Amino acid sequence: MILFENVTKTYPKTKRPALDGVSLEVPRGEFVFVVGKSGSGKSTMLQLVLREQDPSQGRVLVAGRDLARLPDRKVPALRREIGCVFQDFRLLPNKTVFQNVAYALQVLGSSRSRIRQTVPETLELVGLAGKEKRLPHQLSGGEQQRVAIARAFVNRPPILLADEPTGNLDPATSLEIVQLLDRIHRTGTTVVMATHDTATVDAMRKRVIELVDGVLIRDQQAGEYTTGSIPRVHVGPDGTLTAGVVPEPEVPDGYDDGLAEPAAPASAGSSEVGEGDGAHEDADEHADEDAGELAPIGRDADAPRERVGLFRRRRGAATSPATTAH
Ligand SMILES: Nc1ncnc2c1ncn2[C@@H]1O[C@H](COP(=O)(O)OP(=O)(O)OP(=O)(O)O)[C@@H](O)[C@H]1O
Repeated sequence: MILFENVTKTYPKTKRPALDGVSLEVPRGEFVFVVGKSGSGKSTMLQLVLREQDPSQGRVLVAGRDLARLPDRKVPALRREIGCVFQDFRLLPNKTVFQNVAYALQVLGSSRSRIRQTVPETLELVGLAGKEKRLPHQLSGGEQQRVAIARAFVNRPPILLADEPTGNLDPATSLEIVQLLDRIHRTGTTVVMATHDTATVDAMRKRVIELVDGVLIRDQQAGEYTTGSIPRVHVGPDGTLTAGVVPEPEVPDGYDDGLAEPAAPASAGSSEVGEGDGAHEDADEHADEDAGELAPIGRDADAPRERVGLFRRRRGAATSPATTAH
């Protein structure tokens, strides 16, 4: 499904390649984590799959297509086959949950009837049934990421790329989000997730690709990899250096995740939901693809709350809302 053949990417005016001679194959329907410290080339790898960047050397093939030979006019079609999820959610702040997800279909010219059917199905799938009329700020971070995943998956793309999707979430919510991605994967979707989230990687027991300074240094099949098994140098209190396995720090009980207490429930009817609003009636009437054996993901309906902080560092905030449809 995704093939890198000796791919090197050197950005203009940089000396060191962001990716250096990377070869790998991700077969159709696989779930793979891409790990590595900041700057190791994870995002660059995902951007090459989307043809947002071109390799300096080597070839990238997606679904059998050599992206270097793909005419520019066919790039939007390629990107329609690839859903994207980001660390910072990138939701449209003034649109409801329903409208955020519907928008991804509207830009593809989907019909109102398809939108009316597919959006609620997808929101149920990601555990957001009943929250269609909320605005993003009335959702927790985990719920916002669920909206983003629904938006990325509403068109049932065969590939889902996730770039640090848990980077702004607490550990428990992170695991829920990755489990949701795993459910999507089990419908047959190829999922590639770049992450620093070692605890989640260890918990999921998937294939793991590790980059160091743009070089692929390990590619371990599902179940063979735990980040905790990587030898590290530990600096003791007296300054002595010890090589050995250093456990990940555990999050203590009662850790303040920076989120405010639940606020009073917002009026669910406070904004009109334009189901299919703006959709083209004359466009795509194709039946939905079967979502597979997916069951809706249960998650207790909690009160909407205002986000006042973030658990972890927030990378460069989005300067403009983006959708998964390019
Ligand atoms: N548009 C760009 N122009 C120049 N250099 C870039 C560009 N994008 C990334 N780089 C450089 O390429 C290298 C790899 O960056 P990349 O964003 O792919 O790493 P990453 O592993 O995704 O990092 P992070 O986890 O912080 O997102 C870094 O040295 C970065 O500075």
